[in-house]
Amino acid sequence: MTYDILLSEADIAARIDAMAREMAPRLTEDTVGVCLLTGGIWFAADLTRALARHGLGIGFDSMWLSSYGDGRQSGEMILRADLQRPVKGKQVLIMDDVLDTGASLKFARDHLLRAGATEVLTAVMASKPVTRQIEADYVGWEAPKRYLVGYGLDDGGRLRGLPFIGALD
Ligand SMILES: O=P(O)(O)OC[C@H]1O[C@H](OP(=O)(O)OP(=O)(O)O)[C@H](O)[C@@H]1O
Ligand SMILES: Nc1nc2[nH]cnc2c(=O)[nH]1
Repeated sequence: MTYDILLSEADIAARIDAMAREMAPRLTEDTVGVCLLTGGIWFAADLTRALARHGLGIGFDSMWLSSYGDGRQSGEMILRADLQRPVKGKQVLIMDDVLDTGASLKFARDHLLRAGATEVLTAVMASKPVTRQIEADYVGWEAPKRYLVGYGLDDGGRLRGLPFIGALD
């Protein structure tokens, strides 16, 4: 398998620290971070630890969403697992690896607002240059329009554990 390395491990760490510093004043200890599984795990783990280094211990929950399956095109959105705890009356921070068509982020945001969240903020590690209905409040990296792998991003379930972000095409 060959891929180009686009964003190194050190660059990812620096960008996440900058995001945490920027968003920390807007969050409180009552904020619930919501990781979009599966790809968001790596980013959510690093972002919540960066926030903790900036003095903020936010809550943590997850939603398991899937729309790409093993392909490279967005398809039917499946909510495989919902939140563990209610978010009614809470400020929520969605954390995901990539913003592409925006279908996943929009689905998650609408779902959380319906569940009674008072405010839904959104943070993604990578954002691709695509016209869409939703943008993220916090973006770690403006990515090219290529098929990304690593740091949570998979190719048919593989390559998520690469510590950097690469591109296959
Ligand atoms: O902006 P979009 O076009 O919706 O693409 C972004 C979503 O695509 C991936 O999820 P996927 O459905 O592949 O599930 P995964 O998290 O298991 O990889 C990724 O983790 C994002 O959640
Ligand atoms: N692995 C991977 N999943 C995605 N989901 C939406 N865009 C991408 C991408 O570029 N790579």
